[in-house]
Amino acid sequence: MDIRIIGLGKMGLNLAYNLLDHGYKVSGFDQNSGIKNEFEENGGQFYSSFEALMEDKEQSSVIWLMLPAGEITNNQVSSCVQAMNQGDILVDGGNSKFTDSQKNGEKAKEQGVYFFDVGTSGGTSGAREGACMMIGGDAEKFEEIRPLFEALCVKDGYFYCGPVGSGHYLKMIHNGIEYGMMQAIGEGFNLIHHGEYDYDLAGVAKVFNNGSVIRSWLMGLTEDLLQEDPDLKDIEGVIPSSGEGKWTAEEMLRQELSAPVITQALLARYASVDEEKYGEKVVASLRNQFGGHEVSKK
Ligand SMILES: O=C(O)[C@H](O)[C@@H](O)[C@H](O)[C@H](O)COP(=O)(O)O
Repeated sequence: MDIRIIGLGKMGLNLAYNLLDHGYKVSGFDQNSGIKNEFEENGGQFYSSFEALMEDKEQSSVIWLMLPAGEITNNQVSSCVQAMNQGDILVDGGNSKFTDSQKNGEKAKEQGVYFFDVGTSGGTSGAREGACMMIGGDAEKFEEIRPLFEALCVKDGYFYCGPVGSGHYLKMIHNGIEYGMMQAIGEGFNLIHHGEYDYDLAGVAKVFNNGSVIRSWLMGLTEDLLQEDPDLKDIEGVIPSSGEGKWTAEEMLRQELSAPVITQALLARYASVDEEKYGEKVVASLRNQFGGHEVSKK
């Protein structure tokens, strides 16, 4: 089975190399033609336009998208399903919102194309060496592409979840959990860093990661970064977010359930990017007005 990948960024390129390692013929398109040489030296075939990629009729019927979530992916799905044949398979391996995937699945179905929404985890190293994937789509058709997931993922690292939407729904919740776990690690290390004992912080992460209840890949990564610079002096405490935490919180509200840890982790990120701190200025000023309490002036 040959694969055409659209979007050869960090994740797409590593997945492509992973497939090439497993003997698949991989071609791809990306707007950045700067990666052409590297991709081709590694065995891929690069196309500089979507049209050129689709024109090559020698290629197989599986197209794999690894694009930024939202408009870019949704538009690409529309272009793909128009250009594909009935029975072809379209995979969205990006971090799309599950409701977008449901709509994209409908668009594909109208053209007789099978759409799979695949939540991909494990970062760039996972994409290269063995990823984790959560897959939604037609159960019967999935059997045709199961070998792809056997090749791309670590042992027991893929899961057929159910109909279109269920793959990205699960990845969304996975990322909500990821937000909460990272926030807890950050808060714990903040307390240790400011506490009364002068711990070797990389040593702390190391012992936490060996035999303890909280051992994890994230703790291993924490050890790596604290080994490099325990004071993190070159890092700004600003935490962007690309949407999955927000969607998890929206889902919590929709279901009228409570997920305070995940939600608080999201709010901590929002607070970290708010440089203006207008709300805090209002509170500090009010406190000054009613109680004469000191306000720190710039
Ligand atoms: O499981 C993973 O491999 C990660 O979750 C991955 O998908 C990515 O790092 C996040 O999408 C970042 O998400 P935020 O920008 O929202 O932190």
